[in-house]
Amino acid sequence: MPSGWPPRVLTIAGSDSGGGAGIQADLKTCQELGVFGMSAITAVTSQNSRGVHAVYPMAEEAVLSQIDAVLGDIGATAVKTGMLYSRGIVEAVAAKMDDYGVRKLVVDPVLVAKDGSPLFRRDAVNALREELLPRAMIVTPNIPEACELLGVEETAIRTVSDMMEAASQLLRYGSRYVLLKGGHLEDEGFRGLAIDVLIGGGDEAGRRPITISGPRIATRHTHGTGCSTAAAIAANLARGFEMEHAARAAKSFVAAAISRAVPLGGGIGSLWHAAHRETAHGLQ
Ligand SMILES: Nc1ncnc2c1ncn2[C@@H]1O[C@H](COP(=O)(O)OP(=O)(O)OP(=O)(O)O)[C@@H](O)[C@H]1O
Ligand SMILES: Cc1ncc(CO)c(N)n1
Repeated sequence: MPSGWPPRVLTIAGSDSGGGAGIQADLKTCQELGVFGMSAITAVTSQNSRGVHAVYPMAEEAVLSQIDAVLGDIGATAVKTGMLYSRGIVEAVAAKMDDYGVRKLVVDPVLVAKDGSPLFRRDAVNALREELLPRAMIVTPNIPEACELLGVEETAIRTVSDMMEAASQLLRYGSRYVLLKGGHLEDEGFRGLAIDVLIGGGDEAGRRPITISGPRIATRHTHGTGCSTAAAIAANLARGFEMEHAARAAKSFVAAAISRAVPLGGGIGSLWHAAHRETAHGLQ
């Protein structure tokens, strides 16, 4: 992995024509956090605030060729994966991570979009679990994705303590850390908060889950929160932050972006990634 300036992140993910999630969210996040963003596109989606109209997967060869072009020349300080779509793409990406000795790998196990449209073929879930998670420094599922990876009902995670249990079970698939995002949680005991659970690092005996929480912002415009969180973690790791710091800073960055989300389109609007600096400079 290269060192030196500027820190570089490669995102291997799908394109969201609406600009709120996927590659577009990742590159906006990298730019905002002072990191040089690069991309390998796995699928083109026709998507907007109302949902996903169509998915056009790229050939495996095209995905690999983009990764080779970037990692064989420019290099990446950290790599993030999002929508990988098919088993073939997951397996091919996993092998490339070995070829290039990628250590700071953030795996966002994107399975479905906010409107419920599938962004992953079912046969890819096993490959994700078996091939990619063992190579990941961190995996960042939301609650439905965690249930799918663990092979349990979607209703299995209902409380923060369920989240802690699930996060520690997910560690068994071999990633060094798990961040279980609680955007979808409706725990009566924690009304008004958006709580994530981070676990990992150190030796097995010393691993205890910690919560990373903030006020739950009352908005429906949350398109791209998950992608932006994982991209911000990758950017922060590329900047040299250790994991807990990277995850906490990502949470604040995304919270600011949700608080200024743009209600564009007739459905779920997208985050405003510049919000963190506008807040810092007192702009409204
Ligand atoms: N209304 C909200 N207010 C504050 N933080 C939120 C809110 N909704 C989600 N978050 C935070 O945003 C991050 C992403 O969480 P979430 O569980 O929504 O991801 P996701 O479902 O993968 O997102 P998406 O699939 O839309 O990209 C987490 O840190 C979560 O705590
Ligand atoms: C391309 C793409 N990746 C990820 C998500 C998940 O938010 C989405 N909606 N679209």
